[in-house]
Amino acid sequence: MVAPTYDEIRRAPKALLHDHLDGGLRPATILDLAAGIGHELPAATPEGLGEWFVAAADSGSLERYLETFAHTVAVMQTREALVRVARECALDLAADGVVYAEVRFAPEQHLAQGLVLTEVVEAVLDGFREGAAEAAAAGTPIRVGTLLTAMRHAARSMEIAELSVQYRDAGVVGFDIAGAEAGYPPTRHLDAFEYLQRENSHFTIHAGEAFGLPSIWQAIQWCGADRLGHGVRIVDDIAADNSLGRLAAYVRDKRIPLELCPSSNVQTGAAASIREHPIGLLRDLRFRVTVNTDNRLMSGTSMSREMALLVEAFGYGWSELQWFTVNAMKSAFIPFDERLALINDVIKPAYAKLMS
Ligand SMILES: O=c1[nH]cnc2c1ncn2[C@H]1C[C@H](O)[C@@H](CO)O1
Ligand SMILES: [Zn+2]
Repeated sequence: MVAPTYDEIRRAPKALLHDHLDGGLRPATILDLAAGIGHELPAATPEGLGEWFVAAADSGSLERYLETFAHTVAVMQTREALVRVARECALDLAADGVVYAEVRFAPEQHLAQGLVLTEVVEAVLDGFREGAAEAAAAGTPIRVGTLLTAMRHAARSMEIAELSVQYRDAGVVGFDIAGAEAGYPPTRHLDAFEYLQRENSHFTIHAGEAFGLPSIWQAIQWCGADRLGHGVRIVDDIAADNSLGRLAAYVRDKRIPLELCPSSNVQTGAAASIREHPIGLLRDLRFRVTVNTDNRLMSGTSMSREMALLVEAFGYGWSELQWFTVNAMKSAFIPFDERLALINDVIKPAYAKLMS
């Protein structure tokens, strides 16, 4: 078997479920926006700034990794900036061969210069719409769904959950909580999750990244999460002989999607290296594994690069890359018929060609 090359992977259709809008800005855009508002940055060139983000995020701790977002959030405080960043995000993902993406951000972090929550959401939705239209015209169509995130240390989750329901027919496809995990269990936001369940809405929860099984257990059994953001620490419930504990068995039996983010996990210390990343084991055991970028800026990565790293580390070929892609598409928060159409009309024919 000849290993898929980076260029071939880039052209193959990919689906991405876990990508942060404020973790994926172009360095040149940050410089541009920062100059306009007098925000001081740690580097003066796009290359230097890109390198700074990767190095600063390479900290071994989620808390320090998250500190780097101060610079991206600072330049995303006006309608123009939000539209621009969202538009460029859709274009960059489409150029990388991503045909379906769920991109998340926390509206409550974009109110510092007077925008209100609805204005923030509408700016981002408009930006995605513009970017997707341009990408389609350029021959690289992409469907972008938005997830609204509430910050787990804050107390606005109910408000953000309501916002996600309010905009669910306008491009918002789900809800999430993010931020430092240790000390902020998902059950702090139980009212928001219960509300979303009553509203028949979808949500994922960052869990099992910087904290282990109790966080995953709460996310699923108390909060009712449809998917796990990361969830990588589910391996703590798998014995050396590969026998599954009750929680791991539940996650696998119920086909609960794991939004794994290899490079991000290495940077925050959730995995020692790509080669030692639990994605290899979890795939072998046939958990519902998906591959994701988390924060393209902080990891200096892309969807194609994450897949290429896995090809290199685990010897994966097209059949595994197709499996990850179909897993992601099956786990998406858009309606079933739309997921099926992307799988049958876009993903499978392309991989069939690559495998022939
Ligand atoms: O991997 C992550 N874990 C927890 N929180 C995260 C991660 N990546 C980004 N965030 C936070 C920082 C962002 O400002 C926020 C919304 O996108 O979500
Ligand atoms: Zn994340």
